[in-house]
Amino acid sequence: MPIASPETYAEMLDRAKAGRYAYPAINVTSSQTLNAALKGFADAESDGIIQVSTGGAEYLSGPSVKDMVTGAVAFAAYAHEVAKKYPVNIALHTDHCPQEKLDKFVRPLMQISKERVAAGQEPLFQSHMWDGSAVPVAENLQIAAELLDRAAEAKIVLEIEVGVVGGEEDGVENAINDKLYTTVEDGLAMVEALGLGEKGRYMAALTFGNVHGVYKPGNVKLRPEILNQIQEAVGAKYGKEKPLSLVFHGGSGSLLSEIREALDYGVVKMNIDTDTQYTFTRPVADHMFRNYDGVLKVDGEVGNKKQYDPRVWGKAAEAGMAARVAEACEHLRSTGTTLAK
Ligand SMILES: O=C(CO)COP(=O)(O)O
Ligand SMILES: O=C[C@H](O)COP(=O)(O)O
Ligand SMILES: [Zn+2]
Ligand SMILES: [Zn+2]
Repeated sequence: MPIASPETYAEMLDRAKAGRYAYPAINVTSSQTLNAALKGFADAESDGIIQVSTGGAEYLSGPSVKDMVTGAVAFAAYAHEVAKKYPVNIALHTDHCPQEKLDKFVRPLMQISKERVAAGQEPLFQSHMWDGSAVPVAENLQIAAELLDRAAEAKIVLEIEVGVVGGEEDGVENAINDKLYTTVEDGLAMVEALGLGEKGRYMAALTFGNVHGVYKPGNVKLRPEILNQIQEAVGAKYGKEKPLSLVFHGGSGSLLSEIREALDYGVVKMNIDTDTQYTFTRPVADHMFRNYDGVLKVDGEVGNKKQYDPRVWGKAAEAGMAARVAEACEHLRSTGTTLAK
């Protein structure tokens, strides 16, 4: 299928909310990880979201170029082409963008989509994230309101973050503490500033103890009931049931029970990076350890081209990651739900 149109993406998100399921949003950093994610979604007969972080976009542009917009545009061009060969809908998204990177990442990318839409084409990306969690809430929401206008013009969905996601983000470590839980008050302020869809469509990463990365049991305390409290408070004030579309960050390593509870409270997108990174790399490590003599030129030998060809270990890596993506669809109940059937 072609990359999801704004209408298809809107329908994907609406159906997920109504059906209490969510889409895995898989971080990718290369054509290999993109192809693995596509295969995982297709195997699960699930539509899905594939995203790049600022660091991922920079990496995609090449080691001496290091330009986030170049990398994101190149990734999107490649994805728009290869996605046509899979029988599911895929939306492209950009992950956490802090204030100091807005002018170097999200704003220029939105401008490209605005020009495409003005020329009768579809936007390049279907959604972008503004992560204002490092600035005071009032300023976060003021910037969000401005970006929501621009996003709506370009037929793009905006994702925002209210509250803080712990763990590593963009190389910066956020402590695991009380700030990881969005308050009802901040949820209400968000709706005051951004409305409930009439100013443009947005998704909210309200935080309930989410942490990037995988930790030993007991270190992360997720409290999905916070999402329910905010949905109820906003719902009571505006007379709507479950009015918000929510995003679950730090999906890796979460318990199935926590994931399922969050789905009941309106999560429609769950980000997964660390677990898919591991399932990509694990088979490569296995290949290298098993084929030590082939991948290295040991003791003056010539190695084995069939074992060090990047396609050989690349296929194993892609299979490992695709299986984890399909498993995420099961966890999020999106298996078999593709609108493309
Ligand atoms: O939230 C994420 C990306 O924004 C992914 O988090 P994990 O790496 O914990 O899966
Ligand atoms: O921010 C969280 C994502 O896991 C992205 O990670 P990254 O910045 O290392 O690409
Ligand atoms: Zn953040
Ligand atoms: Zn995140």
